[in-house]
Amino acid sequence: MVTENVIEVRGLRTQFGSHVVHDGLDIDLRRGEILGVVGGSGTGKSVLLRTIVGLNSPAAGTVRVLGQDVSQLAPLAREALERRWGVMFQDGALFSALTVRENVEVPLRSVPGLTPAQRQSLAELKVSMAGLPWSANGKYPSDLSGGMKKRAGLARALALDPEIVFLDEPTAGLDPIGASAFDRLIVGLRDALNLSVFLVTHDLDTLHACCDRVAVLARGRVLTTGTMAQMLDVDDPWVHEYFHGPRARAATALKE
Ligand SMILES: Nc1ncnc2c1ncn2[C@@H]1O[C@H](COP(=O)(O)OP(=O)(O)OP(=O)(O)O)[C@@H](O)[C@H]1O
Repeated sequence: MVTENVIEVRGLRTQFGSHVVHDGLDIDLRRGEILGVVGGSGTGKSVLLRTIVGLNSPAAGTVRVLGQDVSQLAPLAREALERRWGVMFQDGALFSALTVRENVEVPLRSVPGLTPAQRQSLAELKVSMAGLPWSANGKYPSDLSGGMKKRAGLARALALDPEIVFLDEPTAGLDPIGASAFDRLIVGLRDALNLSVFLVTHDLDTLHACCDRVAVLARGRVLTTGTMAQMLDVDDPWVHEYFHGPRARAATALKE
């Protein structure tokens, strides 16, 4: 069976002034998979996510999403491509002056021909798909718990029925029960909607619960990619410590 890559990054170089974050980085996301992107703090996981969705310009290399080179697209083609992915930023990045439903309606405003009532119904559907109660629709971000904010951010990422969803540390700051509910939600949505998921995380439980493959960032590139089982055999001190350390053992025990 041929595996289709929905994201292909080749030879990526990213830098801020003289600070080189990525140098010769390659990474693929396959259609339908959940790829966990891990690495020490500051290794450039969030910058990679932002670069793939076009919020950072790479110094060199190519980023192809759904077969198209992101940097070569004319504005209209670019907007059309952007409608095929959704991004959930770490803090939810919600507009504080808008209710949850209005936040989810924002991307829907770009869809021609939708009446306000249709937009509202679609937004309410996404809010419920993200596991929020009906009452959350009318709440403002300041009235939400951290977990609810993340679900609202996820609802907005799902607004346009994307093929790819980017999640930046979706379980950071959640209590363990909330985090594992979020893990189940991610897998359930992937299965139901055939999403491809690019998931930046530090959470070993999430890697076990959700990810088909893991990509480890270190020293400016992807050091290794594989299943969780394959990670256990990687002969690199950081990777070994990460996947064999006490937290990893606890996560493995929990999974078993
Ligand atoms: N806009 C920017 N201008 C300058 N430097 C930046 C900018 N954005 C990120 N960086 C730097 O790029 C490096 C990678 O940052 P990034 O946020 O991607 O790390 P990360 O791997 O996601 O870390 P963490 O796990 O702690 O969230 C850091 O050294 C950061 O300071």
